[in-house]
Amino acid sequence: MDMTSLMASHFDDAIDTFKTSSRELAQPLSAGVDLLFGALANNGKILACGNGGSAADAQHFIAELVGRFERDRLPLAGIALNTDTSILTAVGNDYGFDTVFERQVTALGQPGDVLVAISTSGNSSNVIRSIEAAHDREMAVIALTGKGGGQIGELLTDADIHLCVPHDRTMRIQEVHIVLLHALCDGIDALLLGDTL
Ligand SMILES: O=C(CO)[C@@H](O)[C@H](O)[C@H](O)[C@H](O)COP(=O)(O)O
Ligand SMILES: [Zn+2]
Repeated sequence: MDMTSLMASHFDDAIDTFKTSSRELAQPLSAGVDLLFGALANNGKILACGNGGSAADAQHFIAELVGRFERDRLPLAGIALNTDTSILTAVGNDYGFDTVFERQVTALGQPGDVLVAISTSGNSSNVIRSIEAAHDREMAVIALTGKGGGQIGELLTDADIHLCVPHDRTMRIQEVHIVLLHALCDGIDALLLGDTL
């Protein structure tokens, strides 16, 4: 394949992936908006975590809750668990990198809070352990995954929401994840402010 065709194929594959994701994920995404809005309306908070590109997605999402998305509104309670280098290095150094999110969920999580757990493979052990800690804290989980959901898919309960992108390449899954996170922000704003921009 020549380079121009390779570049064009990314757009084609992304379009196909967005279309299948829309068919499969619009309904659970809508349930995710209700779950997040309900938690926030009851003085709960949102915790989010992920590794690498998913760490960037988690902090991007939380910034749009605490700051704003597209319209002015009250600040919403959220914490990204992958942003504090002192916590990440201390907990990683003292207890192991697998525990860096779990320990923060245990420290900060309260019943009624929601964990947004992001892993394209569904197999990152620190994200898996954050979900187990959330369940121990009586928190529901919204898991953003791909590749069939991996071990995270098997861990989720009926109280949780699984947004599993139907693709096997990390980059494509991440591209849909950011749409999912923006859609969640837009849904929350629609419930808070009405659905017109
Ligand atoms: O952004 C990318 C690849 O697009 C990478 O940084 C990627 O996020 C990292 O390899 C992560 O460690 C992958 O973890 P996960 O999505 O499988 O949980
Ligand atoms: Zn990436």
